[in-house]
Amino acid sequence: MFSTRDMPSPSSIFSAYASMTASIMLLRSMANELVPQPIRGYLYNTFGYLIRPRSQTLTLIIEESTGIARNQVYDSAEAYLSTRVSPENERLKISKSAKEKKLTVRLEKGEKVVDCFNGACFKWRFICAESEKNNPNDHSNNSISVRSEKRSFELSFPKKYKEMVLDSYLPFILDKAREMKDEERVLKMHTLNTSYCYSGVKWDSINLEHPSTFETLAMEPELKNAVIEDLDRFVKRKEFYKRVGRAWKRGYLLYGPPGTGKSSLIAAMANYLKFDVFDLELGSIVRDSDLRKLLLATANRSILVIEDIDCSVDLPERRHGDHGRKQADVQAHRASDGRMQLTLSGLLNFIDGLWSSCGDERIIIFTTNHKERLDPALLRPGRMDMHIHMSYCSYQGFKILASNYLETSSDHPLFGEVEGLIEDIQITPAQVAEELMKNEDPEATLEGFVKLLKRKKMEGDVCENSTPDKAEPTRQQSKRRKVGCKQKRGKSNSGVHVTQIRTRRMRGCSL
Ligand SMILES: Nc1ncnc2c1ncn2[C@@H]1O[C@H](COP(=O)(O)OP(=O)(O)OP(=O)(O)O)[C@@H](O)[C@H]1O
Ligand SMILES: [Mg+2]
Repeated sequence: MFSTRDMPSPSSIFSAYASMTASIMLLRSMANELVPQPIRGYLYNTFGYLIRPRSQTLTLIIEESTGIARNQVYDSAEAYLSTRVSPENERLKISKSAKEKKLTVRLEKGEKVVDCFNGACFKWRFICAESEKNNPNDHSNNSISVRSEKRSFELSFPKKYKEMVLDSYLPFILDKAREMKDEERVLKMHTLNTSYCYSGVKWDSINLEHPSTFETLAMEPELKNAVIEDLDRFVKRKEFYKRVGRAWKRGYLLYGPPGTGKSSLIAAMANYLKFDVFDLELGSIVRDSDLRKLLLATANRSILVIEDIDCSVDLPERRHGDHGRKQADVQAHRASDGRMQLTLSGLLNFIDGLWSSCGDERIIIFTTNHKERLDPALLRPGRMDMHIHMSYCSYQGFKILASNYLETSSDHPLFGEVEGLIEDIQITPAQVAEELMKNEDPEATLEGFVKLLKRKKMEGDVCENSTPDKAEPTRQQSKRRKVGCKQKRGKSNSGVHVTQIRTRRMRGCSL
């Protein structure tokens, strides 16, 4: 037990502290005299951590560039943090270029943002260090100094979140920034410009402002979902394509009568994926070297479209058997008018070979009104991954168009009549759309539309060749289907076959 008598008095504590401080100062001045500065610096740097208080905070420095290349983390953080500004911020930068759709907000020097993710909070600070240097290339006496700015972000957080930041938070920011960039992106439509007489054909681009989306497309919901799922799977499978040693590309064949939405579907796919479109009009290409150059000039994350493939290339192999298909390259073929034309097999071989291996995330789409006229080279396994049949308008399709054009829902009394008629009639979505635009009054428009359907039925414009059953997911199923309609179907096909489903099935079959 201690008694108050044993406890040191405040004056003795003070004198002990004073003598200890004096001893430390004495030791330090002796050390300063005895130990040279470089060694002292080394000792402090090596063992200093033992005497410095340990911080529980980790700060990451994210600089604008890493050498010559821009730092992707910096760019992503800059875009992401622009969505995280708060009323606490006092100074922000604002800008908009001619190409951008919205105003851009950026943090100003020294501004801070606190962002919470998965229950943890992260502090961000924007740093902009200005410096002035003499121009190293200017050797004159009165050289002008160059001002430069070194921009960076500081990201501070408790050390225990280090793994979370590196494994989840920063990847999340990279993804978010990419999404934002995609949203902002103005899609381009590249078409051929043949006016370059001496340097061959070139791509010219304009903004793609086609309003078609999957929401506005009149397609059977099952088919639409199948296409969307296929696209989603494709863009997610970078690693898969690498692992199995395949080029990261996907081919779609869209076939069906004019006005059934093939081009609209292409625009919807481009809008959905935010991919540019390259519209390759083969009829405008004379030399095979031009074709190669054009194909190699297409960008990653793009859709290469070849419309009406049955009309756009001469198909000598169909006349001369399999011989033509063996060629390994695009071959020029002289047509009756003396112009050089291209062979389909050559084009396909080039697309499968060099073109595929030179890029990533490529989609190629062929369209035709006559699938039965297509060369088997196009339909052979591995060429077109999905065959999509765009067919006449079904009741489901009509409902989508009516809701788009008339803003009416399916409880309108005339919808029942339309349902009873439309499945038996060959009417394309383009025709339906045209009818629905004729009048601003939904009532009068629907009455007119029902009259048109009745007239078509009377005139016998009935659906002779609507597809007898639904999606054609396998070869076996497509074979089975062909048994009943040999004359109308083409040769055996490959790929996943999907077709518009008409709710009440008719006799006959489609292409
Ligand atoms: N399935 C559809 N859904 C919505 N609108 C459609 C659909 N099909 C056609 N349309 C309308 O008809 C117009 C023409 O359609 P589109 O050009 O897509 O047909 P297509 O199948 O490409 O025809 P073609 O074989 O002649 O090239 C479109 O601009 C659109 O307004
Ligand atoms: Mg078209």
